[in-house]
Amino acid sequence: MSFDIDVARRVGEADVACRIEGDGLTVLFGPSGAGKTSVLNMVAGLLVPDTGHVRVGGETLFEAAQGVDLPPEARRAGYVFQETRLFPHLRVRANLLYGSREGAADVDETIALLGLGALLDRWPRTLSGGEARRVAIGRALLSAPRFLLLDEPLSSLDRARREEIMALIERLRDGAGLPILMVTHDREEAERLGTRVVAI
Ligand SMILES: Nc1ncnc2c1ncn2[C@@H]1O[C@H](COP(=O)(O)OP(=O)(O)OP(=O)(O)O)[C@@H](O)[C@H]1O
Repeated sequence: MSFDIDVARRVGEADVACRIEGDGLTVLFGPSGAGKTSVLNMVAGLLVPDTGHVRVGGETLFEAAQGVDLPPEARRAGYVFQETRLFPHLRVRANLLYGSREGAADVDETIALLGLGALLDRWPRTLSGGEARRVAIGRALLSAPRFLLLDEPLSSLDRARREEIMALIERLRDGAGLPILMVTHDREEAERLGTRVVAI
């Protein structure tokens, strides 16, 4: 499965444009305000591009010229937002299972992979930043996504947690066969994790 993305849109005062082709993990790398989150939102179906197309695994999710614009739920992105956006009124277990689908990764395996076993009965407000990220990644994986969008999944984590989540992303990149689009502005992360790096 691979991405074939070519999108452009004016966002406020900025002209945001991006082309991505290929499988594995694509890093979107660039300074604050360059439009990285806007690109993820265009791929997810949360922001409509002015021009271009979004194809994943040969399927067209958006095509300006043909008027194709699948809604976000039909695109099936596993989107891990920068601020995680866990549901505050649901415990970790219910957050993980929210939107879970037939054909997704196995629930128990995902909980083990992400080290979430001890957190299942906790409320999101009691989680550390790294724990909340892991729950958000688990929730995305359990929705049987067609592709993953990761918005700065390593920011504001301490060294040990960062290392842990980097290793997890490497496992997903090498094992799951899902195309991944990940935003960072850290060069070391980009070089270590990216199958390719797209500057924006
Ligand atoms: N709703 C909006 N109205 C006006 N301008 C906006 C809006 N949303 C974003 N922008 C502007 O569009 C540009 C791209 O924003 P975006 O959040 O995509 O950048 P980014 O590269 O993800 O930044 P960061 O690394 O700081 O998260 C920025 O200049 C931002 O100020």
